[in-house]
Amino acid sequence: MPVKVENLTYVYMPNTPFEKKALDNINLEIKDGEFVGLIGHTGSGKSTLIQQLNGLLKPTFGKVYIDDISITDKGISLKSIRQKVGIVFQYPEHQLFEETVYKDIAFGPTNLGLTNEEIEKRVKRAMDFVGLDYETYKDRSPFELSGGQKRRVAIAGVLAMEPKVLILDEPTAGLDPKGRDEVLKQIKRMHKEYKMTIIMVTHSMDEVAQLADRLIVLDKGKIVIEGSPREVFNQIDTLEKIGLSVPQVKYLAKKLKEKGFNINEDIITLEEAKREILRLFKERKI
Ligand SMILES: Nc1ncnc2c1ncn2[C@@H]1O[C@H](COP(=O)(O)OP(=O)(O)OP(=O)(O)O)[C@@H](O)[C@H]1O
Repeated sequence: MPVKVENLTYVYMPNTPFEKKALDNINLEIKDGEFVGLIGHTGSGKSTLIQQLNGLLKPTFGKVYIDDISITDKGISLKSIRQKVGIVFQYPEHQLFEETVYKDIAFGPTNLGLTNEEIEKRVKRAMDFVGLDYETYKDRSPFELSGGQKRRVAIAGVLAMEPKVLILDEPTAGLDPKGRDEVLKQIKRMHKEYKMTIIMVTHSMDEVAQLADRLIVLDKGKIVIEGSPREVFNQIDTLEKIGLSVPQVKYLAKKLKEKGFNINEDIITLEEAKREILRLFKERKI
């Protein structure tokens, strides 16, 4: 099991007037190759949870296992855990600093002390993962790229560490629609073609509806709903109560149903909505 969390509780600034329980008895397991969407209102504990998964924060109670190893046990090197669990934080392009795309992506592997040959292999592979042509981009300055390209370079920098589990914290935040599509397309490809285990934190229900196998919904530090996107998005009332929404097409289906159309309300993606609406057209119901 790449990731397992047992009875995890985390308290910021314990025993002070600012004490805050950010995670409250979390239990979860993530399987090899799974794509998990982590959703929740601002302050629900998403960032706190992902920082526990590579030891940036340590549990107040409970355990985190990566590849069946309890990461807070004595003698466990956090460096080896951080190689297994790569986190792409929000706005990762702010941390680009080298003069070429190659050097930036090579930064992590270089620190691992790998040979130049191995580093080059990893940079090539990471650029392929994020859909950036090696020859075209390797000598370019990261600063002259578009927003979506910059972000893909930053993601490639984490991928070059060859993590087993990739965590993405709001990978499309602040990008224009084109940049967002580019980044999402490559994330989808990494999961489908390379069978990576991915955890994606997002505020976009439309994105996780398209990509995730399973959704975990956090509210006030607790897991309140868990299941396939279809199962989770059927609980509109519960989601709205905790300040979340469902994919836009679900609201459309609900409206059409109210107007008497025989539409399948289970749809969650634009593609499914298109199919349903075309079906209604063909049956001359619209
Ligand atoms: N360094 C800190 N010190 C004290 N409290 C904190 C700290 N970081 C976060 N918190 C609190 O812990 C709770 C969980 O925060 P967290 O950042 O994990 O939420 P989040 O779901 O990631 O939110 P967002 O969607 O805004 O990123 C919040 O109530 C937050 O105010």
